[in-house]
Amino acid sequence: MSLPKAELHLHIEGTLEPELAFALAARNGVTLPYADTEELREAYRFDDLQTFLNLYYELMAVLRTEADFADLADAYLARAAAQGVRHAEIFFDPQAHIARGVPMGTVVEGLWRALGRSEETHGVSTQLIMCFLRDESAESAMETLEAAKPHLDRITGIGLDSAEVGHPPVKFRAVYEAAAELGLRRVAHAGEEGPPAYITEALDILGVERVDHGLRCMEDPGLVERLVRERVPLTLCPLSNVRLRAVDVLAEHPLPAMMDAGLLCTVNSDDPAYFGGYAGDNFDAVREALGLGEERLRELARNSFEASFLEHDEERRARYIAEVEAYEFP
Ligand SMILES: Nc1ncnc2[nH]cnc12
Ligand SMILES: [Zn+2]
Repeated sequence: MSLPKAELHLHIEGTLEPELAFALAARNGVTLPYADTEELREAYRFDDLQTFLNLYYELMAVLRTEADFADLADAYLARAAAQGVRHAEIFFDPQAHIARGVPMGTVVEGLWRALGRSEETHGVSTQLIMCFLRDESAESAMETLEAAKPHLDRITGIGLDSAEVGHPPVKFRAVYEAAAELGLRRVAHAGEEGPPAYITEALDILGVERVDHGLRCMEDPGLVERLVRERVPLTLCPLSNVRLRAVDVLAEHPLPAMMDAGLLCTVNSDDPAYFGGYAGDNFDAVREALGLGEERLRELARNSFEASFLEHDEERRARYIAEVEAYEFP
């Protein structure tokens, strides 16, 4: 669906399609433990977040040079633009690259080669959000923030991702405080597999402005009331939730109940190469499986711009929202 929208929950490493993975492997002399793209796609059967993450980190081995990161981002932006994405706030996982000997500068400058010209090439405005891996130590997160300091003109904010359960937000209090002092915006994954209490911690201890996923807030009516009252955006990822078994089938996704409750919901793709769809595909899927009407879809698109970090450019935000209002559904 080409309804104009902002994508606010997208891991750039999760846009690595099998074809590009093999092309980059050949370019860099990396051997993948799969015979071909078909055999690789066969491996995309996940039981939970961890089984997905194992493959996600394994395939990153093909990303080595600035050109690799630029090609990855260009491929995503082209696909996103074709599905109506006008603005993208893009996550990346520097620790997963630094651990393999790929420096922060290679990752950020490589991505920026594509992002810096994205408005001209794809008609998509962009921002970068650097995520810390929550299953790594708090010290490692702080070192990563330090390594990012020469590149902060390229980075809008910080996030928190990877294996959630057992790694509560409080573990990252110090690095979020340090990032806030540097003027960085703050988001965090919470309530994907972890309990509602992690959402509360992310708000109260990390000071996040948006919650990534936040699905499990629905188990705590008091928390839902608070999220509604404070208009905290949730970046939901419906196809991801099905693939990672957070919900059994899309028809049972709580998105309609969340919207009925007054939550500020957005729909995003998370790791589209792995979960079977980009942003527009996620909109198509919820329309189909949940019977969302045009007004609900328009509300989701409007929400995405409201929840974006575009305050510095209200004129642009107003223009994007006007495009949502004028959109004619096929
Ligand atoms: N959905 C997700 N949850 C946590 N970490 C991730 N890293 C990439 N995708 C993720
Ligand atoms: Zn995610």
